Amino acid sequence: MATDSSNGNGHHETTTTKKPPSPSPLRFSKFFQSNMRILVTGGAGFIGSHLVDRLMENEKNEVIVADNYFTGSKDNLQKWIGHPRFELIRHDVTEPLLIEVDQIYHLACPASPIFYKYNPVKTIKTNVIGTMNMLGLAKRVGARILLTSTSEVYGDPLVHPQPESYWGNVNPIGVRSCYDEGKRVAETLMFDYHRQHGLEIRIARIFNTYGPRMNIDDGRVVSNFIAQALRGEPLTVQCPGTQTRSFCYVTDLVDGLIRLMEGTNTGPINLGNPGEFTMTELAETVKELINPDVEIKMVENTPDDPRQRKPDITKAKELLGWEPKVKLRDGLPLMEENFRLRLGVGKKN
Ligand SMILES: NC(=O)c1ccc[n+]([C@@H]2O[C@H](COP(=O)([O-])OP(=O)(O)OC[C@H]3O[C@@H](n4cnc5c(N)ncnc54)[C@H](O)[C@@H]3O)[C@@H](O)[C@H]2O)c1
Ligand SMILES: O=C(O)[C@H]1O[C@H](OP(=O)(O)OP(=O)(O)OC[C@H]2O[C@@H](n3ccc(=O)[nH]c3=O)[C@H](O)[C@@H]2O)[C@H](O)[C@@H](O)[C@@H]1O
Repeated sequence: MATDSSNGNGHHETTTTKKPPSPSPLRFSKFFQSNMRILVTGGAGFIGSHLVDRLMENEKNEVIVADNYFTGSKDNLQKWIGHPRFELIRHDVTEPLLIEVDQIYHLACPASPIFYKYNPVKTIKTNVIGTMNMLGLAKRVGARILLTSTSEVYGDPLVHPQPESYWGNVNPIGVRSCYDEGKRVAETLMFDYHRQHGLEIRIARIFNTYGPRMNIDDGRVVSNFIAQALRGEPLTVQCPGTQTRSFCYVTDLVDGLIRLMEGTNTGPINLGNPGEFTMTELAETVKELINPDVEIKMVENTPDDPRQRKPDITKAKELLGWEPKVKLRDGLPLMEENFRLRLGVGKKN
């Protein structure tokens, strides 16, 4: 039987009293203390590889990454390849995966607008069929599953800052819809499997995250500006430049994901840094910190770009005891260092 949620949306039935599917008998073994087997889909990507680093720190964890390398790379996982507690599988989540695991962090999905718009039909398949496949796997083996959803489910938000109770303002037929609506359906699937089959689910709504290992030509704003500043190219601010985003450093985000997985709350829970900046402010900060000689150039924007975005993280604070620690001005130099190494650009004396 479904019950009312306790997250403020009293009229929605979001939780269930159904028993979750049974986990592997190894979990109840008295004598054999098995490792926790954790699947990370999309683990060769930016956030996924940082998550793998954290999970591998715990000697009780065995980590399996499934990735099709569309936007991710083996380089991001180089230090774990060959490790006895680590396994890397080339796998596309739109195909079923038959393995035995206890937890699933489901991240697989291109995240930068230039990549998710490159093949929108594949992006929807990844979000819908990929999530169904991972839910089917979770159901068969009794695993807990966490979905990395996005602040993009709020679309171009009419409520500011955005709490989880806001239903969003999304264009269902626009060029971003393959991602926004794809993630909304993925959230729906998560809750339907939860209510219908008693699955243990967790949903994180992630707000713009940045840090080392982002693809240099990823196309997202922080990586673009840092790469441009280091190459001495103009910083391309897309018009009007007054649109805002709130940027979370990747280690903070990973900490939030693990707290959510290990806690008792299904979510959805916003994970992001509430510090809000216009894109012009971000360009000015990057220019000041990295290369005061570059110019800032206004360029054309793309359709349906959200005009403002800032997470309300009250739930994350209360339910997970989580809040981000790294300020933008402290995180940018850490990312700069990593980009300098990869681009082979030294610091000026
Ligand atoms: N970085 C952010 O700001 C942000 C914000 C909100 C949500 N998210 C979500 O977090 C997750 C990770 O994002 P990221 O920034 O690390 O992006 P990323 O592009 O670096 O990583 C995505 C990974 O998924 C893999 N992948 C894509 N399609 C796949 C498929 N069909 N099968 C198997 N693997 C596939 C890619 O190869 C890549 O390794 C995504 O689900 C994204 O939607 C990210
Ligand atoms: O955090 C999120 O929820 C989502 O954020 C991103 O979407 P977006 O915020 O549009 O990310 P960017 O492409 O980095 O763009 C941010 C802003 O910077 C601007 N921008 C981008 C690139 C650039 O060179 N210059 C520039 O001004 C864009 O117009 C936009 O207003 C991606 O869709 C997803 O990674 C993620 O799910």
